[in-house]
Amino acid sequence: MLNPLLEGKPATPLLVVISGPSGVGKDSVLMRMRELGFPFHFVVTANSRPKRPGEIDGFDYHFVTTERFEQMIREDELLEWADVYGQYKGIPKFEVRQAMASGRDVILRINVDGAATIKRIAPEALFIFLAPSSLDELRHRLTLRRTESADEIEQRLAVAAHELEQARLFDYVVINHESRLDEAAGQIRAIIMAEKLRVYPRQVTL
Ligand SMILES: Nc1nc2c(ncn2[C@@H]2O[C@H](COP(=O)(O)OP(=O)(O)O)[C@@H](O)[C@H]2O)c(=O)[nH]1
Ligand SMILES: Nc1ncnc2c1ncn2[C@@H]1O[C@H](COP(=O)(O)OP(=O)(O)O)[C@@H](O)[C@H]1O
Repeated sequence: MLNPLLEGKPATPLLVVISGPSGVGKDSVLMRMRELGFPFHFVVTANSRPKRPGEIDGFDYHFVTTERFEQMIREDELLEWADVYGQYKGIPKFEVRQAMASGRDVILRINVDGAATIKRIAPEALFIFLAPSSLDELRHRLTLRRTESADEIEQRLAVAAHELEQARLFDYVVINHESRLDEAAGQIRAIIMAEKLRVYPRQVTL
């Protein structure tokens, strides 16, 4: 389909998947994009872990019990789900439908396995891989975040090495350099803008 811009209509909204290793800065970059006023609809995913101080239910995640999450799996309420470091994470179907109906670009923030699943379900989505400038920097970031033990950090770094190899499945790579969050946010915005200007834009059907 030709770009609706050619007929004076608004561009088709995109389904954007932002992924990358744990601790690379996905949440931080998305928060910065919100602060800078970039228009997008963030898909709030469901999570079975307890809420951390400062997190808001329905904004950062839908915090649910393990029992409720397992019910969501049984009742086919999730587009995709994964056991991520011992906690369930998943995308409620109603969230995505609501987001697609909003007319804004829809952003999904998920782990690398989840991105591979979405690639099978919606190959026309836009896949952006957020990467650290090095594994040492990733270690530093996970350490500063203080939400995991030393053992858990080492486990995440081992997984991250494999996840970096999965970058080849993505359309774009953005490096989240130390103290250069605005640059990463700006690059993601630039990618989204360029994609919306394609003569033949991506069209996702879910
Ligand atoms: N597959 C999948 N991954 C998700 C979903 N929601 C969040 N994630 C990812 O799960 C990973 C969890 O890593 P962690 O650092 O523990 O995230 P946190 O729980 O947000 O602190 C992150 O990479 C998230 O992007 C989801 O619905 N599905
Ligand atoms: N560009 C950056 N420079 C320095 N620290 C960063 C940067 N991006 C994120 N961080 C920090 O790294 C830690 C992990 O970021 P977070 O957004 O929680 O990662 P993710 O959502 O990918 O797991 C946080 O403490 C965050 O403040």
